[in-house]
Amino acid sequence: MIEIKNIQKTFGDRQVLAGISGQFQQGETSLVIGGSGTGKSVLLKCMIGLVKPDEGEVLYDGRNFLTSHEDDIKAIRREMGVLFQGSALFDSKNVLDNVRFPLDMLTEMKEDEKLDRAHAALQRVGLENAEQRMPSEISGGMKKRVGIARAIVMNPKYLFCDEPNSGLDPLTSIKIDQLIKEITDEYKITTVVITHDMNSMMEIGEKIMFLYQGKKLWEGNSETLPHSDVKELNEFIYANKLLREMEGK
Ligand SMILES: Nc1ncnc2c1ncn2[C@@H]1O[C@H](COP(=O)(O)OP(=O)(O)OP(=O)(O)O)[C@@H](O)[C@H]1O
Repeated sequence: MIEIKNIQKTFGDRQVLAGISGQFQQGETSLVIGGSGTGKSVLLKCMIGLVKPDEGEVLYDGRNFLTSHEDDIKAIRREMGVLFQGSALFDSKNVLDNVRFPLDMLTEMKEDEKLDRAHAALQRVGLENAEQRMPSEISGGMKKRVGIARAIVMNPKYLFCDEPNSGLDPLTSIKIDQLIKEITDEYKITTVVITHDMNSMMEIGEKIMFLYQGKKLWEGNSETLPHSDVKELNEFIYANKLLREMEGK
């Protein structure tokens, strides 16, 4: 489980996170939703150590990520997998080398073991036949799969996905969502997904946290989402639905 307590962050005179608390359970896909600029990415960055919050705590199965000894923080970092927006693949490396990159950087594993792990991760995401291809030769959906394979190659306990559906068509988005959910169930990962995709909320929202202007205004799941009495959330859902209808999705 990941627990966040009273996370606050201000840039200049703009408070972006105004004290966010919540829990993300093991084996569950938790979504953080909200409009543009509400602080979702900054919250994720605070959780993975890319941004230091001004106040608050981030606990990984009880271990304090912000105040622990440097070695303990490193150990927690090794237990995280991250799927960045836009997949963040190395254009000059083929699919296999992209996936094995964390093993090369962070472990002393033997070559055989690295290859076994990378092959297994690629097989899990259905890309065993694309190992030698370059990122420029594969589709957006395949790139996301490579990003997921790279995120799981270290067998993470915690998985973070920032807008995994950005740039994908609706059908591919659903497949990527399903893959993230299956992997979360299968390996009992604590998964946090940032999204503003309505399909994702309805399909994989086992737990949903709604942010608005740096505050958590609502928490629930895909079943309770349509019945909220929070005005800002209802407006967000309505705008989302309207937009999808206009786009013909
Ligand atoms: N390093 C930074 N320095 C200054 N301001 C920042 C920094 N990072 C983020 N912000 C600001 O914090 C606010 C929240 O940004 P954030 O990226 O978390 O939004 P978001 O909810 O993820 O939006 P989106 O859905 O558009 O990605 C924005 O106004 C952004 O400009």
